[in-house]
Amino acid sequence: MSSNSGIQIPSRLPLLCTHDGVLLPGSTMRISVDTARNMQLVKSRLLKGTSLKSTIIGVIPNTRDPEHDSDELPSLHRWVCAASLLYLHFFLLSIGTAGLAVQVVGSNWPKPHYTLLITGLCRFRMTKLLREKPFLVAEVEQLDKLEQYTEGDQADGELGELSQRFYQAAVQLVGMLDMSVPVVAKLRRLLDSLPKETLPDVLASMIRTSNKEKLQVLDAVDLEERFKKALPLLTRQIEGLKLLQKTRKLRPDDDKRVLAIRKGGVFPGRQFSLDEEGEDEDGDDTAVLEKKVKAAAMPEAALRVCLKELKRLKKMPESMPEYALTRNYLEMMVELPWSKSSKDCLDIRAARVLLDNDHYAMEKLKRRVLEYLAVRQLKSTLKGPILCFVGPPGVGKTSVGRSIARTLGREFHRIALGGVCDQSDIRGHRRTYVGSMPGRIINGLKTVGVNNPVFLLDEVDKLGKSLQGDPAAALLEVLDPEQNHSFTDHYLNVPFDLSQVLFIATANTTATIPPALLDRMEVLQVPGYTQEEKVEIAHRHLIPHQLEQHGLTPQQLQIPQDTTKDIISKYTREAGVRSLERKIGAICRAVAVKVAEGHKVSRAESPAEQHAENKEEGSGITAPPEMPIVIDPIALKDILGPPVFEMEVSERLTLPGVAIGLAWTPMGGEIMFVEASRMEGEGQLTLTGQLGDVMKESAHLAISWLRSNAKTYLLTNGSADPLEGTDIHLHFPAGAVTKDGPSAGVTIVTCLASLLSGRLVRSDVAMTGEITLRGLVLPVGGIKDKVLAAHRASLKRVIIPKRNEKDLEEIPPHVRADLDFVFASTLDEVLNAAFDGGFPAAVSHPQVVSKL
Ligand SMILES: Nc1ncnc2c1ncn2[C@@H]1O[C@H](COP(=O)(O)OP(=O)(O)OP(=O)(O)O)[C@@H](O)[C@H]1O
Repeated sequence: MSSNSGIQIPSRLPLLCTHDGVLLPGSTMRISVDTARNMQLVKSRLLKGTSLKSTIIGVIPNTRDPEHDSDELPSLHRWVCAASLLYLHFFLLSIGTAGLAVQVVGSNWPKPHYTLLITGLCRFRMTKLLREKPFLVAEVEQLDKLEQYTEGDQADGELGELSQRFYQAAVQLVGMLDMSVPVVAKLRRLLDSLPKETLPDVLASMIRTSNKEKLQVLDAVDLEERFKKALPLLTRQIEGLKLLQKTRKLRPDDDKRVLAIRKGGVFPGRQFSLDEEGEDEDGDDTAVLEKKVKAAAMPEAALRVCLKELKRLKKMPESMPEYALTRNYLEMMVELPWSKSSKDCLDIRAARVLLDNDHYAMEKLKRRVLEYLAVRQLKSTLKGPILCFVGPPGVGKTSVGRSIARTLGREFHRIALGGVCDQSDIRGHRRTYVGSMPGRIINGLKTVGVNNPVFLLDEVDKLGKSLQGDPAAALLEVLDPEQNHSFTDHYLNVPFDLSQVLFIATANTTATIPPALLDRMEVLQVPGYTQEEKVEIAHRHLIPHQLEQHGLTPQQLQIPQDTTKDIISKYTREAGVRSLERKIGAICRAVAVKVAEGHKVSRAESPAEQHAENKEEGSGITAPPEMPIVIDPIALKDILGPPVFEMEVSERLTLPGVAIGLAWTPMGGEIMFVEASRMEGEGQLTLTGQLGDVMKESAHLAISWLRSNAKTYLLTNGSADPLEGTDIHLHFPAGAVTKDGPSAGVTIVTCLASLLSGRLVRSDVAMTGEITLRGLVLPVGGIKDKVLAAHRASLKRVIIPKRNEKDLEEIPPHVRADLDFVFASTLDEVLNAAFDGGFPAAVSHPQVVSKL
């Protein structure tokens, strides 16, 4: 290249042996360095050296896989291929390219290595190997005396003719490309400005050539020979392009692909990056970027930062790693919806209809959502509370969030927070990190393209914590209406106004949400559904949805209400409807097979049809294909298998020492059997079933209360203390699930009272309540879910603390009507309600009155 013409390479060069390809003078190449010797060279020459001279190294192509094609290699390089430590002297007389290391990038992944960006300067021949360790150093003889090329234009004879032919071929090649592509225009200009003698090297490195061909060009020290070697390669490329253009004529739609091939195939990489003219394309690009920055309508502060970055970008060489970082940053900035918002189309009446259509039941939740929307309609700049829907899985929290977005006519984006344990996930990484990117909030805004979407922060209770910070703390700023107008993502490093975003959070329990975060949200409990509600949801939403998903119609499949009830009670045990939906999906799949096979009604689907079918069978007629498949209990068993859950309550209450408690879990309410047994011993209490401390204390309280009241209830067993000479074992199935909380107190007392008295607890009664040492019953939480669980289990009587009476309002009337509620304020009342015929005390029990 003309600019290199004055370069005189040092007479001693460190050598880099590479397998990556062949570096030709005038081209730029990335070389990966991972062998010990080469790494040492990089460390002690390139990274420590300070002068320009220290960045010049000799690159010896060690070429391709010797196993495959060493035979075909030119003889000189076959020697080199075989080179190992023992045969280093074979390097002698080998030809390499002196190169200027323009960039060194180090990485430890997947193993320690450097990547060098090297520009070839000129050929050299090794004359003497001076040193082998720690890296190779050799005495070299510079071969391309670059100055000689300046007379190239006047060269005559065969060389002159060859160079002219080569130049013309090169011009022809470029002429076949699209001049509107900046890199092509640049190449065209280069052809005229470069000395003709450099063209074989420059073009051979650009066009599609194998390493072997490049080696042949490299080995051609004689200029005439070099032209002769490179010309056929150029001609081949021209022919290839001609073929490509023919194909393009045949298939005009493939224009884009051809262009892409030209860009990436004919001129692989950006090998002109070191030329002064390299600015052109960047100039265009940065101009486009600048226009976009100005059109992005960003706030003053952001605009200032962008313009500053743009200025830096213009000055940066494209090969700098920071170039890509800055560019990505600017592209991110222009894509953000700084002032682009969608128009709210809120009509409360329509919203009510839409919410009702999308979701059955959930009255309380829908009422609160409508209130919220109504206030928004009246005051659009509302800095409203953040709603947080809390409830068991599958009760429709996420889908209500989606409906809210729809009623508002806003974009919806769900951010799953489960398992997120790095605060950079929320706030982004600082741009100094490799691979830095914005957090999920900013990314979400980029995805939706407007600044007022509905963001659903799913599973906020499952945020984790780690050494990388606490993501919950990062969410505090996002969710605080007073602060989030200037939310600063670490990547952007300028504030973004989140005040228009409507945040809705969902969680299964509030227990694991950090208090500061919980405090910023308005919690709306979404309790589980009753069996009747589930049946309605199934028929209004789940079945039609599943039919559609499976390509079936109601004319092909019918699921009667009784079947749905059976699915709910015998195949699912859940507060929500997700597993119910799955079971309906399984039925649809089974029916889809039948329908696809060209359904013949093989079994009667209802008694009436059975009758009809019997008749048909008799007369040899199959059912008409348009007859729906109705899922009756037998079909249900065929498809879903035998029932998974049987009613086990009555079976398990056939012995004294068993009582049913009601527990609340993030999955909804559940019934829980408490079992006790006694054996000879020394009055010890054993507790099993993974109990927490509070629950263990409840058990001790219960024992103490029973011991102190043993005489009153005739539990003494002859001696004063019922536990004398007796050990008691108390177990809470299922043993693998951790349990805690005080609400099992009354159940433990009842269970032990049954054990000590030898009387059976009523099999249709369940209870919940905290106890005190004096025998009072204190209120507990989760009453609605617990009562629904008792109802699901077909229990008849529920004993709850008196002060929880008000919570019954939340329970649907038909459930209330099915159950007999006993409101207890003392343990005496609990025992009387739990045993058939009461649990009479021998002496009248002193009246304890709760003052709590
Ligand atoms: N009341 C309802 N009416 C109609 N469909 C419902 C209702 N409740 C739940 N669904 C349906 O149940 C499915 C599960 O709901 P969704 O994913 O919203 O549950 P979720 O409460 O967010 O659960 P998780 O806590 O596991 O995320 C959805 O297909 C939803 O449409």
